[in-house]
Amino acid sequence: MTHFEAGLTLDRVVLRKAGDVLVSLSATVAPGTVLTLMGPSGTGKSTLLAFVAGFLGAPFSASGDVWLDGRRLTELPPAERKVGLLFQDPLLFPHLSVGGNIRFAIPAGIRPRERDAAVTQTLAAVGLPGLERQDPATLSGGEQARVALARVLAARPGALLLDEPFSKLDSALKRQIRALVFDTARERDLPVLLVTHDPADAEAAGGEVVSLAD
Ligand SMILES: Nc1ncnc2c1ncn2[C@@H]1O[C@H](COP(=O)(O)OP(=O)(O)OP(=O)(O)O)[C@@H](O)[C@H]1O
Repeated sequence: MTHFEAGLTLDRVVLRKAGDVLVSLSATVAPGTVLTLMGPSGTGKSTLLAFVAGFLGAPFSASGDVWLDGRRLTELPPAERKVGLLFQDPLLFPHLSVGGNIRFAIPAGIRPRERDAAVTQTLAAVGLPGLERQDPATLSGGEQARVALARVLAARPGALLLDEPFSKLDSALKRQIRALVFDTARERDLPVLLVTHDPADAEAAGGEVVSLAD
């Protein structure tokens, strides 16, 4: 079967751990919308994101397909899938400046001047204009979360995979960063898979919620 439609499609995806079925799911995430994955700890939410990103290894096995904007991702290596990942921790490279962190993610084949422009534009898009030379260690948690988002966007992803990216932020900050991420996804027509334990995240996401069961 082929999926020519825009967005992210999980087509009869079955994930097994040591032979036992962990996740069984078909779903479509339209561009600019969020599919929220909830459910108890250990039900395979992070494993599903790893499958979509192409990082799934032993003891897991998978069947089914992932499609993004009509491209079958299932057999592609992670770097060719064009999916952006955000985790609980911003995971910035400490030995690189803020600009260096973002520059690192820009795809190969782009000229230096365009790279500089992309870094400047991406920092502005996440509300941190002019911070190119800053050391990431001097940034607040909220600023680090923004740089992490900028780094993901600089790679020009076709979809976002979010693994509890707001869970370590205090409540005011959480609302801010969450709105920034969802607004950005909507503006750029990116389908989003969100893993969370917080019903407020699901509500803010505004899309479909799938609960993975024990
Ligand atoms: N590398 C691994 N090797 C073996 N088992 C693993 C590995 N990673 C995860 N697991 C197991 O696979 C199952 C699914 O884990 P997963 O992290 O996907 O769950 P989750 O729903 O994301 O949980 P949580 O909500 O706690 O993050 C769990 O039983 C977990 O212990």
